Amino acid sequence: MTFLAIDVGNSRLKWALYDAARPGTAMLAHGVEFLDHIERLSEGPWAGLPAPTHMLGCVVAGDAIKRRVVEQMELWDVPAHWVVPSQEEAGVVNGYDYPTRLGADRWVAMIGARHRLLAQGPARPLILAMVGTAVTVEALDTSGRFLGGLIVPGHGIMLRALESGTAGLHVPTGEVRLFPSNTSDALTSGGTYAIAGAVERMYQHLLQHCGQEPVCMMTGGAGWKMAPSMTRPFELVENLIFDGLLEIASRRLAAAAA
Ligand SMILES: Nc1ncnc2c1ncn2[C@@H]1O[C@H](COP(=O)(O)OP(=O)(O)OP(=O)(O)O)[C@@H](O)[C@H]1O
Ligand SMILES: CC(C)(CO)[C@@H](O)C(=O)NCCC(=O)O
Ligand SMILES: [K+]
Repeated sequence: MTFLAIDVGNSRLKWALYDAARPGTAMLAHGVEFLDHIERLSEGPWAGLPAPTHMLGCVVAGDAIKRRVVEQMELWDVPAHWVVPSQEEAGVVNGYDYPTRLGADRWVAMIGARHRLLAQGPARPLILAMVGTAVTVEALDTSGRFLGGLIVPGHGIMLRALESGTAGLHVPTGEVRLFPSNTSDALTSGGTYAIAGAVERMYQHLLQHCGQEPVCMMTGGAGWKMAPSMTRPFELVENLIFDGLLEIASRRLAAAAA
């Protein structure tokens, strides 16, 4: 069998083809497209792929985007399935007031992170920072219950907001500095430390709540840029959304076969 995982984010679609719907399995191919370029997939990067036998996706954009992805998948004879956050899945319990209103990307990444944590040793509280177009900071207790999370504007959104909302600020890229002494560095450092500070607050909340040091993981395309500026060590994981999709798909297939 072959398994196609798709993560349709706020700005870009990321996909990966695996040789099975099983965590830890080999990735055969992967790619990324800006949402404006979804129509290129079937005649471009997907054209030469072995046909996937199963697919599971995660989408934060609306139904129109989802339809455009499904259209590209007509290349193969594989049904499209999309994760909808629920009350419980794969051992993670959803503490959101309205579980289905939680972003599917957040839910799937948490499931990936929780299983990564369990594979490493005994259960611990978990902080998951996902750094992309927007930044989310999730808190899970030792039992795998999602207590709640923060949504913070991403670095790019923050800087664009400053550029459009002030009279005279323009935002060339600067460096992250402890004491920024020019506008570019002040803006870049301000955005970076705003994110790092939000993550640190959630760490403190979870430490207080659980009385035990949380494990810290970070994922998302811009994670590597944030990691050096964090107040404590974070494990940087390439793509927890794919890991989560593999985990969910393998369990659903096993349940269907039983
Ligand atoms: N120096 C930086 N520090 C932190 N974040 C940054 C930095 N530079 C860019 N970014 C953020 O990284 C984002 C790109 O990350 P990523 O590739 O994960 O986004 P994306 O794939 O477009 O997101 P999504 O999954 O929501 O579509 C930009 O939108 C910007 O907010
Ligand atoms: C917060 C984002 C934008 C992060 O990608 C996404 O997960 C989303 O649109 N979420 C829905 C709202 C929520 O999670 O509460
Ligand atoms: K994202």
